[in-house]
Amino acid sequence: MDLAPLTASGDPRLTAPVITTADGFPRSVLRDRHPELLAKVLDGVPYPPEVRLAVNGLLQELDGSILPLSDSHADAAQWAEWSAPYLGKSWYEVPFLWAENFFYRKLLGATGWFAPGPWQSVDPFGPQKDAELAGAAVQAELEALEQLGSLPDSQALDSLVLAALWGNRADLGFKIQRPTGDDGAPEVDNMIADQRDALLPLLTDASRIILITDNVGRELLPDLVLADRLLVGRSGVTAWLHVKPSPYFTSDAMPADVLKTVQRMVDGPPAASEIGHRLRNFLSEGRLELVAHPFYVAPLTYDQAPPDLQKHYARADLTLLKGDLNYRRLVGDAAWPATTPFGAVTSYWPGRVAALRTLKSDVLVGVDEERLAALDATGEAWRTSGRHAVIQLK
Ligand SMILES: O=P(O)(O)OC[C@@]1(O)O[C@H](CO)[C@@H](O)[C@@H]1O
Repeated sequence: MDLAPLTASGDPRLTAPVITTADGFPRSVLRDRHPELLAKVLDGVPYPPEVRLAVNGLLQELDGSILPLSDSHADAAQWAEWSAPYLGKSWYEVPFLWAENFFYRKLLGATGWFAPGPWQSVDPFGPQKDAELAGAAVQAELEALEQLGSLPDSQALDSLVLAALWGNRADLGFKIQRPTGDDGAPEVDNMIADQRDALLPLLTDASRIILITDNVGRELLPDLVLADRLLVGRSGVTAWLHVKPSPYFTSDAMPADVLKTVQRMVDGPPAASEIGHRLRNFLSEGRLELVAHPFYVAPLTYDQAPPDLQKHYARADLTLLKGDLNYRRLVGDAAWPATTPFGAVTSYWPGRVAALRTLKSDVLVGVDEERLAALDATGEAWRTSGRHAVIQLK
């Protein structure tokens, strides 16, 4: 396939082939996960016949060739430009990152998310997100916060970083394929790169911190508790919580999800409630700011971030970047040899950045050769199982 190599590092000498939907894990996402996801959407929201028809049209399109957007929302012209090289091709011969993004954008168009009318701004993934937030797993995490107060500061911060990391394991899209997925205790042994020793002091010293969030529920909750920990008692610190401006990859957090989660904390057990009240105050005081930039739902990698975001990242002491998709966008959705240094492919980042990610796709850098050989020798699908994780810092 004739695809230009991707340069994620800003260094034209450092390139790797773009990952496409032609085979392997990406193909299975399109073939298995996306149809299931569409069925869940139609199951969860009682959309009217015309919306159901449009969503089923998208399902059928997945077996044929890629069609242009059929709506004329403000981003349509930009999407026409991004899509031009791929229209008319099969969904199974295009870059994975672009295909997933276009799929989600098309789904939003089909459900009436953009168009003035009764279904505008109705989150197609809302019922799944709400069920997660109301569920037993989130309740157990809220209760576990009672123990946080008894930990020494450094240990509490370490635990929260690990909770934020492993919270990434359970995104709803992932669970669609692994409904019985065991989401047990953090498995530190399964960390294949762990730069916490360097990260924790940075977190303690930083006064401008960006947290680029990923999923709601069991992931956003520890993210918010971590944000509270960084702000509480430290009046000089400001944190920015970057979220998606529209529904994305099933369970990604938007501003409304942050507010719902904070409210769930306020209404929860005493320690959670105290943190929830504090977060409300941090939001009202402007010490915790929400950012929902359109770049976060674009089919682009971080080296293509617009100047306003680049400036924002540059001014931060540290950016924490959560999850698998953000990792793919950070290092480039490309088949790097996994031993490629993390610093080399992220050298374009205008500041310090740390990735907290459980592995749910093939992309990986920064692993030493021995560890790689041992993992490959297991014969398991360790890159996509969600059972392994990295904390990497540039
Ligand atoms: O970013 P997240 O929530 O950690 O993961 C997103 C994800 O589930 O979606 C993609 C497949 O649809 C994969 O990259 C990844 O496994």
